[in-house]
Amino acid sequence: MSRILVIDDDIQVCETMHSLISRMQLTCENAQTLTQGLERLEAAAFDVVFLDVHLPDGDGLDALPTIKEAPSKPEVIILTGKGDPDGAELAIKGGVWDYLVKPSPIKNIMLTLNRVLAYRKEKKRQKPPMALNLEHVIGKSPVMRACFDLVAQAAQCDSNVLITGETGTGKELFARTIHANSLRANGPFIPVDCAALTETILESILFGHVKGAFTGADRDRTGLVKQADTGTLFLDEIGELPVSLQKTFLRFLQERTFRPVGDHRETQSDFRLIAATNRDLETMVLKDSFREDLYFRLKTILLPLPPLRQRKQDIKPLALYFIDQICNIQGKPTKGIDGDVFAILEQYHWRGNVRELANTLERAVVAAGEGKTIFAMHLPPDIRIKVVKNQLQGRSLPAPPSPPGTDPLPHPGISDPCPHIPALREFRSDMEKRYLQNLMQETRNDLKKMLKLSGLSRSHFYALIKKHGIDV
Ligand SMILES: Nc1ncnc2c1ncn2[C@@H]1O[C@H](COP(=O)(O)OP(=O)(O)OP(=O)(O)O)[C@@H](O)[C@H]1O
Repeated sequence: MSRILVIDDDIQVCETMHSLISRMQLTCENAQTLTQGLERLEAAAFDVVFLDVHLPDGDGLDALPTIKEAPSKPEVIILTGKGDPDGAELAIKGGVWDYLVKPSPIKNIMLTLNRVLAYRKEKKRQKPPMALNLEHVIGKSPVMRACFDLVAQAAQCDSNVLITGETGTGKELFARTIHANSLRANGPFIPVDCAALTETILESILFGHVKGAFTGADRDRTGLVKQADTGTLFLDEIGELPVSLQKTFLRFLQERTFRPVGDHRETQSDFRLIAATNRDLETMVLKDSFREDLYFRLKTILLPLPPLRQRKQDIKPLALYFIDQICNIQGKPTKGIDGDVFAILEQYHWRGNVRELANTLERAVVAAGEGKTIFAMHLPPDIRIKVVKNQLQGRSLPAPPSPPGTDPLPHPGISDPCPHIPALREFRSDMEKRYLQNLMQETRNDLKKMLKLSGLSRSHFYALIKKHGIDV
């Protein structure tokens, strides 16, 4: 029998839900706080969680990744008294099944619950997700794991994929990973830099030309589109494509046929399309600088890669991976990293994302010379200065109330000369992590003391440790 958990501090809501769910012949349990809810999820398996947002001991949306990662991997339905569009957007991006606002008609709740249970049943029957080959792709944060799920989906079909994300977030790496895990893995992977294409060279680069087509065409040349036959065509920086060229793209993407310059015959190419951009194509469509029909054609599967500053859990594994790789390439034994280095890396803003992190660590390895350990001193001074400045700026900001037994907390994640204010959610999450780190340091990892000082239950404590990727 399916089991449902309702996490809501309103006893009346809990009772109504309990009676409704029991009448549907399902098992229902209630929890009035987040802590209780997380404990229940650790102790037993649930199929669905109805989650309130404003709970006495925290924000339900903040706990969403932990709840979804609970052993039974439940589906989550938000049931909130104060619906707000931003919260709904965040929740849906976080993978919730539905976002309901109280009071919600009983009929709606039953319908949603029946649908989600049917979906879960079907999901259980489906074959397990394919085992991805993620060689050279590092990431263990919940957001990255969600990206890997999309990679698996994309690898199992032949649909067009649009990868978005800031520079250096790994768009090309993910495009290559999709290709390497797809049925076309034995075919070629052909990247096209759309930013370098102009009207004069577009056709000849993409479609090729025949001998004598224009001055200097002294032999036939196969274009990139034909080279991608049986493999993947990767259109990088698609947002840079001039509007005047977008129509040509749309045509050959729709028909997969084209005519080499100077040739009167149409040719075909059987390729899978992956495109990438760091531009906001939706806004460009609104401003008429990107064709809507092309945008829709590209984004059959949309894979948005989050910036590094939003997945700090990945910084440590990435740093260890890069240090290992760099030392290997330089023929040196691998170096250790001092704990202080991670603290700095986690507070930096990483505008250049993973690429900037890798470059920074390469500089640090060089600076460390023959030493066995990389210390904070070996990081580039500009990075250390920015982090220290931001900590000082953070102190002059109205300080959030310090949890007992912790130092005044720095303002995290800022590295601009002009102060950057992170999203409240990001700020809170940083505070929570710093709090746990201080707690562990102060109590020398004495679990009893930590639980007593923090007032956390054992399971909530472990859930938070897991959420922030802290090693105990
Ligand atoms: N998750 C990851 N694990 C390991 N390496 C990564 C990861 N993400 C990115 N990298 C590395 O970071 C560098 C930049 O990645 P990539 O070129 O794919 O980024 P991009 O988003 O395509 O950048 P741009 O928009 O500037 O073209 C590469 O060396 C890539 O291997």
